[in-house]
Amino acid sequence: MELTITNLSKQFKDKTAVDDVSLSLTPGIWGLLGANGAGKTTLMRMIAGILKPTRGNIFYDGKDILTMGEEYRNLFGFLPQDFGFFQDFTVKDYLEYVAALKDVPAKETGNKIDSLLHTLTLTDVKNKKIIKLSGGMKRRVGIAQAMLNDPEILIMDEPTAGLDPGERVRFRNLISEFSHGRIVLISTHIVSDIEYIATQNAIMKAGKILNAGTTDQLVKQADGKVWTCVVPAEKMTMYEMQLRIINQRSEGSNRVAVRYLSDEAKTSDSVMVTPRLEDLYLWLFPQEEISERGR
Ligand SMILES: Nc1ncnc2c1ncn2[C@@H]1O[C@H](COP(=O)(O)OP(=O)(O)OP(=O)(O)O)[C@@H](O)[C@H]1O
Repeated sequence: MELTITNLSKQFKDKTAVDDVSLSLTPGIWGLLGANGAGKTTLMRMIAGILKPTRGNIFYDGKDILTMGEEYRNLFGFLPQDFGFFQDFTVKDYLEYVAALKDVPAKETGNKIDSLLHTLTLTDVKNKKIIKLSGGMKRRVGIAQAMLNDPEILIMDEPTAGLDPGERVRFRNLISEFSHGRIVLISTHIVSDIEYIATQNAIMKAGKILNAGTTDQLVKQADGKVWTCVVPAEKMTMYEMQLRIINQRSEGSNRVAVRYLSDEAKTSDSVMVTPRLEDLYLWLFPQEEISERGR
């Protein structure tokens, strides 16, 4: 199974949101990383077949998805970023409704819904109206509806937005288990949400895919640029101004362990360390550092 994207572009008046993207998606979990406005949502909506490209094509095993109609929709699950719920439906009624739309066989619907509600810890609220749910719960109902038809291709736009740390871990486990033999594409600007589950990543900037590959392949670009050192706490203000700090942790005794990005060592005790995906991301998107550190 393969989704082949060739020379795909989307133009909104004078804005090129997606700019000549070519990418081959094979089974596994794909992380689509990029800053706000990079074009992730636009690319995903085109892959979902709900937005027509200005130029280029998307092929599912050689067939243009725009010619596949219902056949494509039936093998597809999509969690949009802005989810238009039927707020007056209960969770269970809503999922039953989606299951019917997606042609899930009636005799499988009950079990399928119960199992997703259980995995996504929504069983207790299944008879509640969606309008009464928290943001994180609504997101999980969104995840459930995207997975209801056991899609071969699952596209999720910022699925972890609004989830608490425990829910994030459960989401990662659920997706890892689900992904065997399927294409799962997850967009996020929170690198840690996909760092350990993505088999491949595509990094998007200004409408283009800058790079695609396994985490190991990608992080090589930040080789030699990530350092750690320990500095006196009273000098942290100075270091914060001088260094591109990725994170800092108090070591006690007024000392702070610092991880930073630089072409060369900036303190005499700095040790070069193996880069992680988050390091590479911050290297490529320096403007994200403040918001990432502020999380
Ligand atoms: N319908 C539209 N009309 C005009 N411009 C649009 C439209 N949709 C998106 N854009 C613009 O295209 C660019 C890419 O937007 P897109 O939502 O795809 O990015 P993104 O990477 O998903 O960002 P975010 O993480 O903030 O959702 C942005 O500059 C956005 O303002």
